[in-house]
Amino acid sequence: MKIQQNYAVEVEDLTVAYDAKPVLWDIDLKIPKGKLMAVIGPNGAGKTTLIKAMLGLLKPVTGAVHFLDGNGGIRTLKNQIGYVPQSGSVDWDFPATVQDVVLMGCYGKLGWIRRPRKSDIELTKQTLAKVGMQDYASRQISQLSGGQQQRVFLARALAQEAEVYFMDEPFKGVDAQTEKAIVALLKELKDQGKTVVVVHHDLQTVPDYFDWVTLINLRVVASGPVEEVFHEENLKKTYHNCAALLRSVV
Ligand SMILES: Nc1ncnc2c1ncn2[C@@H]1O[C@H](COP(=O)(O)OP(=O)(O)OP(=O)(O)O)[C@@H](O)[C@H]1O
Repeated sequence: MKIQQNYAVEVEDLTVAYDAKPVLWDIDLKIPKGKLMAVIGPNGAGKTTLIKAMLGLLKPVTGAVHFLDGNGGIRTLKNQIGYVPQSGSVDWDFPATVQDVVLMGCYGKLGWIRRPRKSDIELTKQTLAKVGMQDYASRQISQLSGGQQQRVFLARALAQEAEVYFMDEPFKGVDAQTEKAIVALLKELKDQGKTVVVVHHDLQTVPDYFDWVTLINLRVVASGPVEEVFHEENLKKTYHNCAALLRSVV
């Protein structure tokens, strides 16, 4: 298949299963470069599974994922792909400071055996300041609150200076001020031409935060510019069993 130009991610005919039971069917998606895209859908719709499959963390039954105009898959382009996993899915018990965790974001560029340079330490400081965590650099990550851990993971992804970011519910468990700060960061990434794919639950904020949206419920219901595809009919198709949730937005 010919890869179209100017796509950050292209997903082609992707089917993903757990224990032989498919949970995502025939996913075809094209995410243009420079978009801030929300992935929305009800609980169990397959949002996290989609992100993990795009990142190569889950092996699909069928299909393929191409990055950056077909210039490679996740293995060859991994330094250009950043990932902020769901905060609850990370084991924070390993002994590392906040600075160590953010420096890991630089290791893709550095290689594991190289010592961090002054510029990496500086970048670490800058990204920690961006997420308001500069005063916690020497704190053990296990001694942070859930929202603070989330911000550190975001800083780590920023330090990677990737082209495409995947974030799984970055607003989960953070206060209103932190949410505002994260939204500002996402917009800054977009202004730099980066592409950001965000699993998101709050339907009301979709038009404010994002310019592109994919609605899924085991299959793709719609994907495109927010002003074109984020409407009542598509929301009803996506959330057909969630009347209460729908009433809050349509
Ligand atoms: N490791 C696993 N083994 C078996 N089934 C799984 C596994 N992980 C997820 N599933 C199932 O796959 C489906 C999709 O799960 P997924 O976590 O991708 O949904 P989601 O849209 O991210 O949900 P939520 O909004 O609740 O986070 C669900 O039915 C879930 O129970």
